[in-house]
Amino acid sequence: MGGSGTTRRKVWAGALLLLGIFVGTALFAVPTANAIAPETFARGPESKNPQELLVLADNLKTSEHDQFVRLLDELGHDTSHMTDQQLAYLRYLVAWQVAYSGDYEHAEPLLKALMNQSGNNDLRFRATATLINILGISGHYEEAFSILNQALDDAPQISDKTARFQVFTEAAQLLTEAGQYNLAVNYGHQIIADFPQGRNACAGYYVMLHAQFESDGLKAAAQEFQRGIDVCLQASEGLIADSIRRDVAHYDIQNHHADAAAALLQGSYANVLGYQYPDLTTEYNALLAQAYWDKGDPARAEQYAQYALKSAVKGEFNEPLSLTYKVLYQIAAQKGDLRNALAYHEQYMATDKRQLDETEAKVLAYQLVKQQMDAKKAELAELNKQNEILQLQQALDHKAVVTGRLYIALLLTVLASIGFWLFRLKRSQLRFMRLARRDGLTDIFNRQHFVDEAEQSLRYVAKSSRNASLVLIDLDHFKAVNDTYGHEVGDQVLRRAVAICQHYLHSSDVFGRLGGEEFGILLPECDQERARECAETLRAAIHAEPAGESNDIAISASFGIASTVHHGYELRQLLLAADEALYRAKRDGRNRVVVNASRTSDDVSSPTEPSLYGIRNTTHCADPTH
Ligand SMILES: Nc1nc2c(ncn2[C@@H]2O[C@H](COP(=O)(O)OP(=O)(O)OP(=O)(O)O)[C@@H](O)[C@H]2O)c(=O)[nH]1
Repeated sequence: MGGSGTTRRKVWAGALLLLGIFVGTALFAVPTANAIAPETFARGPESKNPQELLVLADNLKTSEHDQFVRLLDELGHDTSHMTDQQLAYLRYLVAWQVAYSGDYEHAEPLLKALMNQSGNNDLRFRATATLINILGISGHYEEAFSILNQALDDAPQISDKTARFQVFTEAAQLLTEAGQYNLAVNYGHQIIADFPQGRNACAGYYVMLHAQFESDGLKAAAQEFQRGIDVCLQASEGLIADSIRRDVAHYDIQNHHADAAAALLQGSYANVLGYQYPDLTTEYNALLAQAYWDKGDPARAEQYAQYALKSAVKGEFNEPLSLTYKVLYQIAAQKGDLRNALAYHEQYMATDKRQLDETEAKVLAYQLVKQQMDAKKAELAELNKQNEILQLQQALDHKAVVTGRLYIALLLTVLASIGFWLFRLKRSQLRFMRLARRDGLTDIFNRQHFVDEAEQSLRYVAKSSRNASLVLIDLDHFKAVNDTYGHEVGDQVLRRAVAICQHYLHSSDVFGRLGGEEFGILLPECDQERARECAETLRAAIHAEPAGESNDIAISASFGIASTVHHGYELRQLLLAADEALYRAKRDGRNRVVVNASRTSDDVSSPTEPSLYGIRNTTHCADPTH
């Protein structure tokens, strides 16, 4: 046959099922056919583990097809001992056999059921691969490409190299059918990379070399074809090796080496018949017919052409059939048998057209599915982008919330620090204020603060014209205490005297140390008499409680009183008047209370003399028990 452009676009579709036959061997991790001794089968299947027999059958599918069919029969007789998975395995092998026999119509639902129902992923994948295969053969290209694309998408997630192998072989096969030779060659290379030797390597070589043959004649070097054949023979895959030989012979015919082609085909012919594989048998017959025609042996050419018509699967319109009709037409024409020549020519043209249509349909289906997939991928990419944007937006929002919270936390920390700092500032201010206002020894008001507080108090009582009295206190002979007992004891005496006074005073009374052993008390809302009573109480209390560590130091104090009723609300005036009274108390013998009532008359009371008012030792200050 010639290498015209039209012929070039045709594909030897018979190779399709070859892949379906081949893929997925030894998927289950159990001994392979080679590992199981021949006597295993010789002893009879009934004595074997069903799993072993299933794997044995699986591995004998192509190499020992008759044994495989017998084993399937035996296994099918009694399935009562099989697990669900083993039953599914058996169903797969049966479906495969149905497909192998060319009954694609029945094989398809069996495989689809396995794809949808099997709990075993590997088996599902195998069923998918075989289904793709027969969908391609039976002309359902769009569905085949669609399922293939899905399987190719899933393939990277499949770690099992054997399972991947299934998909890649189907991919290479279908892509060759659709004219995507480079892609097909790539998948072939991937298979060989995964499996440099053995049955899978054989399939890898086959799909790669077949794609190269279909694309460009024999682009690959002759050694590569020989290598493929050798690998297949080493793996006991004669059928695949002979399929590669078919391509080599086909190439020889195209390049006018009919003798070499016939010799090559004849060398394998007996084996090919033994495979009982209609497509390959038809291909061999058709190529032999062409080779003998080219060699000038029309009788043998006609003989093989007739064989080809017989072996061809009914209803298929493939290139070998087209080639066969062409040879028959040429033979009839040479014989002058114009009627037959015309009939064969019509058949040739019809088959050729159908073949071309099929090829076009595959190319179109591939393009269609590719476009659909591209559109779906673009849609997915768009969705993913949107999703990414959404996630970024959410991450951004989350970041903003976190940042906001951080700012708030920072702000609160700053505010808390400022608050704490202000609090400490205020506290130290208060401490300094207190230090500035208090007398260090007795902790009562110092002179300056006493003056401020007393003036304020006087202003207050002056507003309502109420009375207030100022009492000055001076400890008697305090120098003698210091001189006799020491300065420290003197300090104790001072503190003791202050404590006694505080004991009797109100919180509203202003009490301060005016200097040395002199103290002042402003009694607001207290008239002269009540002030005297209060002073008397204090005098008596101081005198009654000896001081010192052993309470053996007798103390006394002198008191001078001036009241607003006689001296007005000026503190300075009151101080002068009270001081005058105090001076008189000292002069008159100390340990006494003197009231400066100079506007009327001075009024003095002492422990020895009753006061003018006859009141003595009467407490008019606060009741210390309250
Ligand atoms: N221990 C002590 N003594 C002080 C303090 N301030 C002043 N003095 C002493 O108080 C004494 C006051 O003595 P004077 O002014 O002579 O008065 P006095 O001895 O009390 O005599 P009269 O007031 O006349 O009864 C002095 O010896 C001061 O040194 C002080 O804070 N602590």
